[in-house]
Amino acid sequence: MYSLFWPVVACALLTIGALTVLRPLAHRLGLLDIPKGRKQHQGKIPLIGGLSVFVGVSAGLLIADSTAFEHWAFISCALVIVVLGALDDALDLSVAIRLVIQSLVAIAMMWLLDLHLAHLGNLFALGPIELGWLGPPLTIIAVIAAINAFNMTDGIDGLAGSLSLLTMLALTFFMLMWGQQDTALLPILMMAALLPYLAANLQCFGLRKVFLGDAGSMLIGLTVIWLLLQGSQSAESSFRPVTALWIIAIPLLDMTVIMIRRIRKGQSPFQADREHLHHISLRLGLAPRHALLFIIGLAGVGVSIGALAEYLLLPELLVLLLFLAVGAGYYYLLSHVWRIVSTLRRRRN
Ligand SMILES: CC(=O)N[C@H]1[C@@H](OP(=O)(O)OP(=O)(O)OC/C=C(\C)CC/C=C(\C)CC/C=C(\C)CC/C=C(\C)CC/C=C(\C)CC/C=C(/C)CC/C=C(/C)CC/C=C(\C)CC/C=C(\C)CC/C=C(\C)CCC=C(C)C)O[C@H](CO)[C@@H](O)[C@@H]1O
Ligand SMILES: O=c1ccn([C@@H]2O[C@H](COP(=O)(O)O)[C@@H](O)[C@H]2O)c(=O)[nH]1
Ligand SMILES: [Mg+2]
Repeated sequence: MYSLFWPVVACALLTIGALTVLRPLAHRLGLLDIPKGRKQHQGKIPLIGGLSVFVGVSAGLLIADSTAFEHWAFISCALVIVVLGALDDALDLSVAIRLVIQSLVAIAMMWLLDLHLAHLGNLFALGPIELGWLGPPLTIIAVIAAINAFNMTDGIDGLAGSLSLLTMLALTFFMLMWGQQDTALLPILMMAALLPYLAANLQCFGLRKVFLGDAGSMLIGLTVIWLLLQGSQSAESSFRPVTALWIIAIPLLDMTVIMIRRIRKGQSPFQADREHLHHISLRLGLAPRHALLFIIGLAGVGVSIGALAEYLLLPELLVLLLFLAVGAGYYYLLSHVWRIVSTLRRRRN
């Protein structure tokens, strides 16, 4: 196992350093988030959180082992995503360009490390369901889905940072418990970088606010799917593929359900709006910090169900059906939320 002390310390310190150095450069780089339309924050906020996390994590990986091909492969793919996200933050790129580059990164990931969705696990207790030639296209879809699911959570202070912190904590736990100690380095470094970012994002200790930007939320999504594939698809896997769904339950459900709802309303599924779980929580009257705690609480329940199902080795089909049932319930609740709220209010009066 890698020695963790210096990589983690360097990662945290370099993230703090990058947050400090990049803040005054944000204006010149065009990386300021200016409130308008659906962007309802106060003031011009530097979009430098993601770049800083990237600097810290890359340094941590190289300090741990600069000869590891796997580390260079991750840094290269992450660099492409971070540059794409930063260009999008500064220039608003088209959806097509973003999807093409994200697909190319998925292909690079498969080509460099053979990291892909090869099987869905032992869903029918007849042995692993091998995907064969379907694996690579499904991997591209999973990479695009994870990147965009985490991007979509980045709509209120602290949410994308805390959800990814929880996901990284869960992945570290699974990997340390079930035999992938070396693989756990990446989620541990992500946590070391995300903590200083979150402190700034939530303005703790008098720090000034920064956002992740699409560079950061897309970097998180890429790292998550990278680790889900390493954790569930390699020879010494730490968890079963179906558990991956629970580890990212809230971002995955939010994205899937919002896309279904947009299509049913006759809109493009890729049309940005303020109908995500965090927006609805605010409109229900929760203060931003309460909405944050509420959603993190839900995500914590999801991760705990995944961990318990893994620990008890519940049948994979049952765990998948439970996830789909929760997804259907969530879809129903969100589609009827205002009717439910007004009925409850009428009954109370
Ligand atoms: C557009 C938008 O919303 N914008 C936001 C955002 O604004 P921002 O400005 O930042 O961004 P932009 O607007 O500029 O937009 C950026 C994005 C784009 C334009 C591109 C959009 C792209 C997408 C939305 C992605 C498209 C998604 C797909 C193509 C595919 C969908 C795929 C899945 C859902 C599955 C993915 C799975 C994984 C990721 C995990 C896989 C990994 C494993 C190891 C597990 C595999 C093992 C298994 C056993 C799984 C097997 C599974 C099955 C076969 C069973 C089926 C299960 C599933 C498919 C899982 C999903 C099921 C459910 C969830 C259940 C649901 C059930 C019911 C409903 C009944 O942010 C702003 C701020 O917030 C915001 O305002 C703005 O709107
Ligand atoms: O920490 C955060 C992150 C985001 N927001 C708000 O969400 C939008 C999201 O921007 P996108 O360009 O759609 O990614 C951002 O402009 C902020 O208004 C936030 O308040 N806090
Ligand atoms: Mg975004």
